[in-house]
Amino acid sequence: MTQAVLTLNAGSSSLKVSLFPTTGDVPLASGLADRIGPEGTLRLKTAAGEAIAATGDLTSHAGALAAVIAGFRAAWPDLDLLAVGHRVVHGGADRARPVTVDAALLDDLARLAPFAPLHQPHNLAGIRTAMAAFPGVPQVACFDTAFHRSHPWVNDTFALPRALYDEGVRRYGFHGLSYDYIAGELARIAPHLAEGRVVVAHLGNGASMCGMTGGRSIASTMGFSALDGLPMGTRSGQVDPGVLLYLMDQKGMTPAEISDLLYKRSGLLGLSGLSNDMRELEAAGTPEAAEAIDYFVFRCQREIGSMAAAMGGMDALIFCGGIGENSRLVRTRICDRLGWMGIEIDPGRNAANAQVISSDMASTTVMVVPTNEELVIARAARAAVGLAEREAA
Ligand SMILES: Nc1ncnc2c1ncn2[C@@H]1O[C@H](COP(=O)(O)OP(=O)(O)O)[C@@H](O)[C@H]1O
Ligand SMILES: CC(=O)OP(=O)(O)O
Ligand SMILES: [Mg+2]
Repeated sequence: MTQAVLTLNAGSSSLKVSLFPTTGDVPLASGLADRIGPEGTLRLKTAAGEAIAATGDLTSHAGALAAVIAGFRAAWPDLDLLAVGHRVVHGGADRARPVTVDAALLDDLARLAPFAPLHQPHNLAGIRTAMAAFPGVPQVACFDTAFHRSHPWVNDTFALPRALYDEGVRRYGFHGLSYDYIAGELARIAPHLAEGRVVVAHLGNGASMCGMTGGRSIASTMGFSALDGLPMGTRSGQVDPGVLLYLMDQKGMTPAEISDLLYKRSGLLGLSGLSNDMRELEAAGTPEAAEAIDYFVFRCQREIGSMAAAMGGMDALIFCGGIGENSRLVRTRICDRLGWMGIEIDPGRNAANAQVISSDMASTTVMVVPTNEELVIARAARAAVGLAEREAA
């Protein structure tokens, strides 16, 4: 009998899956369905790197999940799945920890879908598909918003009439599973920094920053939706709300058209006219691609200053996410103009993707810490079915 917990992390265009044993940090297998749509791909592999055969309909998140489940069942015919943990982007104003799913919760979470239209519907489809595939197996929802429930009120609100705050128009913050993981890792690898003021830059296809003091979220660049703050692969990041009024009043755009513009046609893709993918932009060499990177870098610099101001200073800057963990160019460019904040990159360490990439002379430590949202989900799924978690020492 192979006892395991399954984790699902449905991103905007991807589905990351991992099968974890009942203890430990290393999954038995993991996989990625990428570019879900007409050009979808699926790769599953064991911890040892052996490919697990899996094919199916990769045009939707639900189809990709069915293919994953069939692949794992073929590889482990004696699979005994104890729980399934799900990344759910929006948990609402009050949920600060993972919850075992029931019908009422699903209804509640579906009501939050308009707040996160690129994510929440995929997350909930994942839960429904897993419920059908594994009847009776507990499904555990882990929220991206949960980590930010510690925001002070000034960082939780907009200067709008209070009734809007009361009905849920607030700054929720996202990428919380990633920040939760980084907070835990930092406490393990650099406890003196974890106690201080840390800016974490989660730079992936979705991108945000979190200002943490003593491991708790004080501020984040994402707000009411996963649109605010930094520019992203296809999302605009912060825009003057007056632009939206102009688009509606003067250009007659409908809410659906504006939503499509802001979520799917803006960001790196909109500025470059070429791609949402940082790797492609770095390789492209066109003036528009260079300007898209310039804007990304500039906004990261601005927001680092903003996060530091919200915390009254900064002791460390941590890069994570696909861009933060891999792009030496973007890390160097962001840090280039932050000398005034005590930041200085060591080029050799940066080129080597070392854990600490700042120079010994710098007063602010800069680190690259690969994030692991899956492990945070697996730990929550284990805890929900009473499997005691022994944290890695
Ligand atoms: N070696 C690299 N150099 C530059 N960018 C990279 C590299 N590897 C991955 N990326 C970028 O990381 C982004 C995807 O990040 P990821 O965190 O995987 O996304 P998601 O938000 O979908 O989980 C893409 O823009 C990709 O180009
Ligand atoms: C909340 C969010 O932006 O998520 P992702 O990075 O997976 O798109
Ligand atoms: Mg992501």
